[in-house]
Amino acid sequence: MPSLSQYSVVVPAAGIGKRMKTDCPKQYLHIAGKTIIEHTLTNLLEHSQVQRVILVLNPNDTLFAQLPIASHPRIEVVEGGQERCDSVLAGLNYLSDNEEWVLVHDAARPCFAATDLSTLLQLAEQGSIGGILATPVRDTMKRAFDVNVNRQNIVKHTESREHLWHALTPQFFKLAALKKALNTAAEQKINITDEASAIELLGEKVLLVEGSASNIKITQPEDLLLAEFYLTQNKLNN
Ligand SMILES: Nc1ccn([C@@H]2O[C@H](COP(=O)(O)OP(=O)(O)OP(=O)(O)O)[C@@H](O)[C@H]2O)c(=O)n1
Ligand SMILES: C[C@](O)(CO)[C@H](O)COP(=O)(O)O
Repeated sequence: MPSLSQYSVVVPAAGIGKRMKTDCPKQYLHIAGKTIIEHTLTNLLEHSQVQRVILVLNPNDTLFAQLPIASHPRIEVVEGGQERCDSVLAGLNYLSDNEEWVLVHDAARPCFAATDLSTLLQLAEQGSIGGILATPVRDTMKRAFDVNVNRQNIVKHTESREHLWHALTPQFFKLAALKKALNTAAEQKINITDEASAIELLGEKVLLVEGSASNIKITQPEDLLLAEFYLTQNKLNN
């Protein structure tokens, strides 16, 4: 059996978690026995195809250094930027150009399944540009007229949910193409919220690989209990 390729993972973890409305950045909240960032990093580093993590932290982050995992030999820390895409690019720029592929995974997504990551790598590395984990939309989708006021809005129309997916992470792309795509988007002042949307700007076809809907991004307070449930279940199943 040929040995499986190993990859660097850029982990954007420089956010401040505004929507979580907590004193500390959400990645340092404790669920299922440790901080969210420790769950994410541990789960990544345990995967046989993860060689190292390039962890992108806020320049003002003083919390990570206090964690035992801060001394892990396969974690290297770089400073993040104003937006998530700036933080991702900072991580990419730390990598040497001889790395052909790169993974990007949100620190705020600790519940990803190792088997989903393996499937993404197996399918996407056969292609020319890469792909992402995603999960099909299950609800009827409404487009609102404007921004929400007091958690209320008015329906403008119903969007077709046919062929509509939630983009997740990890996302897996050719390093050179992703750097070019993010730099191009920045030059054109295009707001990029995931790596795939930058690659799409280059006219490339991004592979969608169905992953578990339990791979949630911890964003708002109600996500914490759900993530704790999934992490506990994952631990019981492994
Ligand atoms: N300038 C930024 C903004 C976000 N992130 C990271 O990108 C991931 C996804 O972003 P999000 O869920 O939006 O996190 P926050 O930006 O912290 O949340 P909020 O938008 O509520 O402030 C998170 O792991 C976050 O730490 C980052 O590295 N650099
Ligand atoms: C990258 C991502 O997790 C894919 O769904 C999402 O775009 C991150 O968005 P955020 O607003 O930066 O959390």
